[in-house]
Amino acid sequence: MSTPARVTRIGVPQIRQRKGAGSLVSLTAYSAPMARQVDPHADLILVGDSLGMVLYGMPSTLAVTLEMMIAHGQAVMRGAQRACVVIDLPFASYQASPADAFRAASRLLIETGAQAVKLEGGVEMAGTVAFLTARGIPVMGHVGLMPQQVNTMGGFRAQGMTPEAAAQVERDALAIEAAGAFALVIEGTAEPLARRLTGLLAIPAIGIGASPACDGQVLVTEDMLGLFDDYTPKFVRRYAELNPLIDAAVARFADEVRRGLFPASEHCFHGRKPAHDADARPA
Ligand SMILES: Nc1nc(=O)c2c([nH]1)NC[C@@H]1CN(c3ccc(C(=O)N[C@@H](CCC(=O)O)C(=O)O)cc3)CN21
Ligand SMILES: CC(C)C(=O)C(=O)O
Ligand SMILES: [Mg+2]
Repeated sequence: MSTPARVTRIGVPQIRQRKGAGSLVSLTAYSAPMARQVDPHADLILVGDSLGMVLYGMPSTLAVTLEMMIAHGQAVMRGAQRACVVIDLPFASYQASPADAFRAASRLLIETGAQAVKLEGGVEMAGTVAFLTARGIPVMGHVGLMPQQVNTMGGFRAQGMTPEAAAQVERDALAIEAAGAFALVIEGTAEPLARRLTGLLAIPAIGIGASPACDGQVLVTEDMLGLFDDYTPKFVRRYAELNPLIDAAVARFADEVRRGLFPASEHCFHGRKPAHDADARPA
């Protein structure tokens, strides 16, 4: 008996080694079916805490829980077989102490089988990144626009727009790299800053609202498919407009049900053609 062919998954070291070797392709997924569709095309699938806003209609990512990230991480792992899967540590699961971060991050890896975690933060989180990486947990950093800082930043604002602010983002990026992160998401920053950071860093810089010069790009899949309309950040390109298609399909279903056109005969279970004594039970 032969074992079924198994696709080998892209590992963290392979992502790390992709620096300067062609653009990394990354997209988010929160479910098994979306992971299945993204997987053949992506190097890296991110189970982002943006799921709080995209799937749950929350106003920010702050109320996303570790349990939610584990449940969606498990679903994504069932759908993805090739891409490297990274899961966001949610707000309040890692900021208070390195020990908290280890407990939360280890649960994500153990309970989902994903390869790495991502956490937001700069200089202040470097000690935690070093603590995790020294203990077997690969960490992807996230600097610039950090959505979990929405209350301290006063909204989802582009970062590094003044020389002083740019210097802060630069210190953050270099501190997270020095702490052992294998890659770094740079979100919502001035373009020249992201370009310069990409050149400074020895690890891949994955941009979202950052720069085409980054080593890779990531978007929220629902944003690029036109499935999320609450807002569209400037950095999103819509590669499809699926919401109008869904609306039209739902409207047609509603109309056909109301007019008695659905279900049709072929959607009903008819059983075998009854014989003259079809209802007779065997003796
Ligand atoms: N669907 C979705 N896509 C995302 O990219 C995303 C999330 N959700 N949730 C978590 C964070 C929040 N993000 C956001 C949300 C809004 C803007 C936004 O509207 N920005 C405006 C103003 C920028 C400014 O004031 O400087 C823009 O024009 O892009 C940006 C990033 C990025 N992340
Ligand atoms: C936008 C990406 C980088 C993210 O952190 C998320 O989807 O939560
Ligand atoms: Mg996130």
